[in-house]
Amino acid sequence: MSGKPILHYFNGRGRMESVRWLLAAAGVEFEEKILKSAEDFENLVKGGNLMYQQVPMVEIDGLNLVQTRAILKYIAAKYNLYGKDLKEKALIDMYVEGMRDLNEMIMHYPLCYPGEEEKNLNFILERATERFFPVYEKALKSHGKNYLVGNQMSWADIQLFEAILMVEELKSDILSAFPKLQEFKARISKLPRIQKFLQPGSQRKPPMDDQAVEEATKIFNL
Ligand SMILES: N[C@@H](CCC(=O)N[C@@H](CS[C@H](CC=O)c1ccccc1)C(=O)NCC(=O)O)C(=O)O
Repeated sequence: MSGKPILHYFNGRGRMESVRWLLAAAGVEFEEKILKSAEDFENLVKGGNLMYQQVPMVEIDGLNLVQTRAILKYIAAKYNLYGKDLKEKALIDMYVEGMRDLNEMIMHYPLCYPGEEEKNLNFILERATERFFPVYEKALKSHGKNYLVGNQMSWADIQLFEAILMVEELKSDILSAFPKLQEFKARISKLPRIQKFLQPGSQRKPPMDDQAVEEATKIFNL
């Protein structure tokens, strides 16, 4: 028993990528059990350790955690990335839930119906620039610290950094109207644990390509 958390998911970002980011930011090494086929997934379901017969599932501290938000909250709390009091926790939740709304759109974009790509892309970029990024730009400006909440890194910062990189993959100059977010990205990029996760060969997954979509479709019978 290595004692490291074990992540059960397919070989793609999907819902598990935010968990990978949070563990990496916490400096926690983790193992991955990659589902490669529908049979792998069926066997995992038959093993009885998936409360809702779904993944992501993370084995940690003797628990089989499922439901992505529950997994993220557990990790954030365990590694002191969830604020110092109830108010900071609530602010972190509000920021994170907004980012997860954006994340959900981006996550499902590769799975969209043929012919809907441009419409979905434009919607993601419009929401990112008109609804979500302005919130975090204003927060960084008014809070006047290096981080979104309090004066130390939290789950909210990691989720924002992940969201920025994913939206930039869709439109590289997306931060042109957000100077504070540009500074934030540059600052977080320099943290050793983040730099390590950004290195090629890390457990960070690439954007979902056609092969990954085909694999997820087969594994989860989409
Ligand atoms: N509330 C839960 C939901 C968890 C969940 O939907 N898990 C799915 C695989 S991930 C998904 C597959 C397509 O939708 C995907 C894969 C790629 C990109 C985005 C999503 C699953 O297990 N599907 C089998 C089944 O539902 O029988 C949570 O937040 O954790």
